[in-house]
Amino acid sequence: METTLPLPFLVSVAVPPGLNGIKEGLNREEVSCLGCVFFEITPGPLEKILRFLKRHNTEFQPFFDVTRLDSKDDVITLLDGGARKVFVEPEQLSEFAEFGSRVAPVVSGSNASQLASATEHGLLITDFDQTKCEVAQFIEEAKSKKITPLFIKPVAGTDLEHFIDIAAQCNAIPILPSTGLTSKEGQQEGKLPVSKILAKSWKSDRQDGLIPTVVCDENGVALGLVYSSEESVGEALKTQTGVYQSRKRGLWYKGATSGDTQELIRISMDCDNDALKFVVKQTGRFCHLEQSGCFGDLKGIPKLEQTLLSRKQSAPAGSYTARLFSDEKLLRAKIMEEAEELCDAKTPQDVAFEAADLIYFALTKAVSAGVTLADIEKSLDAKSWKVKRRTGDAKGKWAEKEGIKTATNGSTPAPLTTEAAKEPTPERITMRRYDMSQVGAAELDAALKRPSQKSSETIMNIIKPIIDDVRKNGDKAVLSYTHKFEKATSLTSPVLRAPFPQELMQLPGETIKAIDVSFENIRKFHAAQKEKPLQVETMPGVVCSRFSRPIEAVGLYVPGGTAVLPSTALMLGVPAMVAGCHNIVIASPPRADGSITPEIVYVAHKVGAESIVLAGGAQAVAAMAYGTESVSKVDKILGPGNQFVTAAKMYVSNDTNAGVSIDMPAGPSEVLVIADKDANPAFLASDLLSQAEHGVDSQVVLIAIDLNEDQLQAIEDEVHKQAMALPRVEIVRGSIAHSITVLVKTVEEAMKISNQYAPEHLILQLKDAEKVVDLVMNAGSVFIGGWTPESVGDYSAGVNHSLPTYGYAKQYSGVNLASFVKHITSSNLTAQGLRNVGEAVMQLAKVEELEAHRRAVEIRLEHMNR
Ligand SMILES: NC(=O)c1ccc[n+]([C@@H]2O[C@H](COP(=O)([O-])OP(=O)(O)OC[C@H]3O[C@@H](n4cnc5c(N)ncnc54)[C@H](O)[C@@H]3O)[C@@H](O)[C@H]2O)c1
Ligand SMILES: N[C@H](CO)Cc1c[nH]c[nH+]1
Ligand SMILES: [Zn+2]
Repeated sequence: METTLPLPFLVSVAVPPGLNGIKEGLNREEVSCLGCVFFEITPGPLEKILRFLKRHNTEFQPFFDVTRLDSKDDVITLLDGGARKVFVEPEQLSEFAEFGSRVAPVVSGSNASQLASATEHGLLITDFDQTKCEVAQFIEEAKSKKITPLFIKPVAGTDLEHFIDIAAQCNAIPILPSTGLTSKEGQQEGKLPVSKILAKSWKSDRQDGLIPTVVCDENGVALGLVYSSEESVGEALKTQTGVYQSRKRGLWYKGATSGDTQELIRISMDCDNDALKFVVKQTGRFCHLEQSGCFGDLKGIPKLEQTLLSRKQSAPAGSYTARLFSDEKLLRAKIMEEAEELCDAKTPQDVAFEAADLIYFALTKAVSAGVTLADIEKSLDAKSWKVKRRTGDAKGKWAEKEGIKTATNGSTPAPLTTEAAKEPTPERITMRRYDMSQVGAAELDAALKRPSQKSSETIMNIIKPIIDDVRKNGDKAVLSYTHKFEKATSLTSPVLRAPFPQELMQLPGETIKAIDVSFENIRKFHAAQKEKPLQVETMPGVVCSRFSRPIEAVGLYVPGGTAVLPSTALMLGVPAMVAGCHNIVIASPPRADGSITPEIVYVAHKVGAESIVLAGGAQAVAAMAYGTESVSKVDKILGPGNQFVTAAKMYVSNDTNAGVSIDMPAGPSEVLVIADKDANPAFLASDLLSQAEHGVDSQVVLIAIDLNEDQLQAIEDEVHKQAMALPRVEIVRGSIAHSITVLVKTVEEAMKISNQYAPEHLILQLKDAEKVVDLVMNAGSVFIGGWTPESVGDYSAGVNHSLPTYGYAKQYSGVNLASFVKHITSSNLTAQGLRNVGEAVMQLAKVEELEAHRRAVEIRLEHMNR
């Protein structure tokens, strides 16, 4: 695969991580407008570079000098990450023969004889020093050898303008240091404006020297033809907008009067340097007539995208597309239905018809998620550069459905991909085994460590500015984060107030029934937790009491990132209602179309919530902790969430200005299952997987008591088989990767490990499960016996599923009625009571030298004796 450079030169920058921080020269946006970057890699871990490539690979084409890397694998990793071309030492070239023209040699110095090292893949000459070399001879030699592409990179301090001339004479592509360039014409001395390099490179056949410029939208659809000058290109780069040269009116800032402005995405030049192309993001239309571009209106897929975007902004009443945007399940069903119809289509007409339908629904999904057609094309392009090929096997359940063999059972070679968490591989999904008769406690501890979380410092650095922003800018800040994280750009208010409109809680009868049944069970169990006021006469005439009062305003966080969890709304809302909390505020991230899941609205309605905050993450926590123009401030925030939510809760609870408390640290779900030989392998596997499917950061543990190899094998087979049939198989694969099976001999041994681990959920699938409960010291919630799957606790049994994770079950309880009340104590003494206890009080006050305390008793006793 050969690359065509978008411009007749390449910009070189520091290693990628430095790119974001370039202070001088071109910044990232400007570099990306030019389409190519040349990186010299210094040895060190590649992760940063790969992360950078992943983020920006679709913005520009990366070229790398990898001569300083020692590992062939690293070079392949870069190629797989999207490097268009890498330059290696000439003697290494044969090692990379399979990658064709994407690997070319480098020679150093300006000695023309080194041109002999050229290959058909091109050549890079570094440290090209025009003062030392015989430039004329070099030019002749280069021309005669017809090496293309020939890249030349100057030594430091070279006069760039002169260097560009030399490159042009020998048809070489100059690699120019970004620090020597500027897009801000006339503003930075000693730097060469990019517009000047371009103007030097283009060949205009017009008397006025202007260059024809084709303007295209992001999908490559031509919008019109205009002209550019060195000045207009300079302005375009400086302002990152569409600026051209009108033949009659001089500089033309597109949209300055009409409002139909353009964001500049990319500038490129055609193959013989006599036309420019501007790729822009067009607002409104390009043409002065009632059509999107000068060649007419959009057609086909770009037109469909335009229609979908406008429906997303405002749809006419009864619009089917609008219905799809607001009903995730309907859209999902339609995509599946159309995919099947396409598979079944036979004639070319039917295939075209069904493919069109599928594209319509697929693009609706994309637009609803804030993804553009250009994003999809970029993703396609990026994939085409990968060198590690996937097997292309169908996922487990699809393969099984169609009776397809995978690479493991067929003869296709094993996949090279390393993206295990994303791409389904046919590898067996299994938990590592630890046999306690062979491993020590330290090794087990290490294996049972919860999946590493980002350091609290990193998370704090992310959430602190969000919290500060919400405190300062209220609703505006909350909305801006919702637009950013949830892509709900159409949302204009962060709050939905009760009474909630009926149309926002339209649900199928069976869902209403399920919520109602669960609601009632949770209500019963939590209502039974109400405590009677307590009264004790500690001494004659000394009466101590304790009574509870509801916390007035509570904020309930219902997660919505990886899965929507209306059940969490029940688990928090019902006890809040039972406790009598006056103000119940529910917060949950909205869907991309700005709406909230109808199940959550229905629960909010049932528990009498005053409002729903349509936000997630730290912004939702901050809004409830401090209050905003429209979000009510609360006294306590409860509910599970990801690391950002948990850190934000911790932060606001430590801020005395907020005056807010929290429940506990409830993070990624986890389960520990203890099983003996009576346990059913299929039941066990289903319980393990039900928590593994929550997220890749979930962990599940099986402690197997005295099982033989066949019994263990049967459980492992079930785990793999059931996992492969799950829609969230790739999440499961991620969580199972850090999950383990521990082999022990006795129940006591198993319970010791479990109490040390302090799991959020503990499942006892044992013969005498009930008896073993006595041995449980640390756990969030216990599920007893083979007929009690953990999921009954997640939804409907009545117990609460908002539980401490990460080992915090050692010191915290899960959410319960007490989480929503304060306990207040009172003392009530008679005169005799004070006589009885007074002496002790006065003596202790004396020890503490707090005389006023002592006198408060003494004065009363004196009064009695008068
Ligand atoms: N322990 C329990 O009782 C319990 C119960 C239910 C769910 N859970 C757990 O709760 C968690 C829910 O997490 P989730 O992610 O699905 O939903 P979430 O609602 O907790 O988090 C989503 C929010 O995270 C924020 N966010 C995401 N990326 C960010 C970034 N890079 N910077 C700043 N903010 C960012 C966004 O604001 C987004 O709205 C899961 O781990 C699940 O297992 C635990
Ligand atoms: N198991 C999760 C944490 O305890 C709760 C949950 C919600 N929905 C399904 N499961
Ligand atoms: Zn669950």
